Amino acid sequence: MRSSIIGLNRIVIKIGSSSLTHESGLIDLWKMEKLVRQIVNVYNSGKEVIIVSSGAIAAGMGKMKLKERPKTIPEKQAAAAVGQTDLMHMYEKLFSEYGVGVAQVLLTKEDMYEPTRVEHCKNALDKLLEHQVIPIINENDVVAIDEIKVGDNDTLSAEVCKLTDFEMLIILSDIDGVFNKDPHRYDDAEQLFEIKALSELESINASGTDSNVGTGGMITKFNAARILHGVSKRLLIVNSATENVINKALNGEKVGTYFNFH
Ligand SMILES: Nc1ncnc2c1ncn2[C@@H]1O[C@H](COP(=O)(O)OP(=O)(O)O)[C@@H](O)[C@H]1O
Ligand SMILES: N[C@@H](CCC(=O)OP(=O)(O)O)C(=O)O
Repeated sequence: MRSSIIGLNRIVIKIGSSSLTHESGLIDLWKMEKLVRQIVNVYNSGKEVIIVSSGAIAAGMGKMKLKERPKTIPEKQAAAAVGQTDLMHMYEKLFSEYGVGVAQVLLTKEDMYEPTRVEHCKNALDKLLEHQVIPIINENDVVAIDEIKVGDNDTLSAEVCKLTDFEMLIILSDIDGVFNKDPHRYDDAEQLFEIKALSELESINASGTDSNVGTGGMITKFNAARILHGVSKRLLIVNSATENVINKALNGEKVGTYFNFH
């Protein structure tokens, strides 16, 4: 039992591309609908939620009938422009079925690090929350290139958790949590359930991803862990495919890998 999670009220939920789409990139309605239902339930229980959602490039790739994830910057920009509207359309449709309002918030790196922009970003998020609207954040992949790009949503979601006074980040991924090595490459990989110190990360073989739709693999999730360690916030990495996983996590059940830096 993870009693330190029970009672947390302000949660950032990051959803990876693979938790929303098929391998082709097209939106997986079944997966998305189940996640939205869970998030509405968390929200209805009185907690505040910010979503950081990936999936724009993947969804665009599906719609544009690309065989694999685009590699050039203009192709990624175009796919993101197509896919982001598709994603938000589905979020809007699903959340409105439960009477919950959502808003699209597209950010670049400067919004995370340049003090005046950080302030503006915080103000906008606070106002949305005050008006009972769930912000759905993504990087603005259409314009954010090179030095103004964060590059991945694991890092972005940790930065969002840091700049707001939210207490915990839950990363929904396609894997049960952190293993001592990538289970997609090693059959004998073993899961770690709790990480209490950053030094523990050094003995873990964290690699990127082989998925057609994902971006950072475990490397960027460890970046997120480092950012949250610096501000003493909690991080949980869980498999989005686990039945009712968000509810289980918030009830303190031992799902996924819990980075408890307190
Ligand atoms: N040590 C590790 N433990 C668990 N997964 C790992 C590890 N190293 C690399 N990975 C890879 O990270 C992937 C998850 O990241 P990613 O593909 O970016 O998906 P998502 O965007 O859904 O989080 C896993 O499917 C796995 O292949
Ligand atoms: N901003 C990009 C996603 C970047 C990203 O980190 O993807 P993922 O590894 O699936 O969380 C998009 O919407 O396609």
